[in-house]
Amino acid sequence: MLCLENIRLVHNPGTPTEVTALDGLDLHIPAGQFVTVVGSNGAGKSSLVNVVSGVHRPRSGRVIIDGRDVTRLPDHARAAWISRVFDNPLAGTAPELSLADNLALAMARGGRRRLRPALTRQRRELMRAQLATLGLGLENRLTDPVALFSAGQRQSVTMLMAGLTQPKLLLLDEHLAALDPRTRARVLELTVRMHDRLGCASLMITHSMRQAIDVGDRLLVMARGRVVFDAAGPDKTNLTPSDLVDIIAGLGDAPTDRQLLAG
Ligand SMILES: Nc1ncnc2c1ncn2[C@@H]1O[C@H](COP(=O)(O)OP(=O)(O)OP(=O)(O)O)[C@@H](O)[C@H]1O
Repeated sequence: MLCLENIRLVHNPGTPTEVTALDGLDLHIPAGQFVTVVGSNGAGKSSLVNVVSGVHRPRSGRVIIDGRDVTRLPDHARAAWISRVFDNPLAGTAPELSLADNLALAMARGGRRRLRPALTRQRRELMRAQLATLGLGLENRLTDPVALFSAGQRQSVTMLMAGLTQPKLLLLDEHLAALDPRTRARVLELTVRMHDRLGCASLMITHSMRQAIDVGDRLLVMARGRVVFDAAGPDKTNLTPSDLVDIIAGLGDAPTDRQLLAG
């Protein structure tokens, strides 16, 4: 499904601040696989997501999604395949628009559906049914501006919107980081449910060692722009957070206090 071949990404090339963010990265993620990614600050995790989504174009290497070479396609041209959820719960929705309008825009994204049918009575019923699965009572607030919602409610809506385009690839960039523990657990459950329903490939960046071990099928550790540890099955589930911290520390990339506290 997702194939990265020998990706090299260099920021500010030829200047004193030149930095190699991805350094010959190879990665293959088949459809249906849920992959968690950990690593120290600056290891290249967000750079990986930015190269896959098309925000950054690599200096060399190829990005292949669903068998198609998309290396030269800009991010908007990849929207039909990819949904991305950011760490900022306020980033994924338009605050001044109503909940219904946000959902209609998400349905229109990727070009599968037009806005007008999305606002018919039937479409609103579909929206209500989808919102009811969140268990937050938002199905009764379709006309409210999203600005009135809490961070957790907005991130839950963003997750719902991410699934509406039937993406082949779900990119989750620390999407649980800003949520309180109860909301985090609920959005995580929603994430896993959505991944299973879509049958897509998912890539979740996290600073929580516990989450990285407990969630998904495969765990990657990144350091200095490469994948340096790759575990699945019992090799993954038998890991402990302290094993992971040791792996990261052994790479010379000292784990941050945040990683240690995240458990
Ligand atoms: N837009 C940019 N301009 C210059 N350097 C950048 C840019 N984005 C990232 N970098 C550098 O690239 C390297 C990898 O950064 P990246 O954000 O991918 O790391 P990360 O693993 O996501 O870190 P964190 O856990 O702190 O979010 C770092 O050295 C970072 O300073």
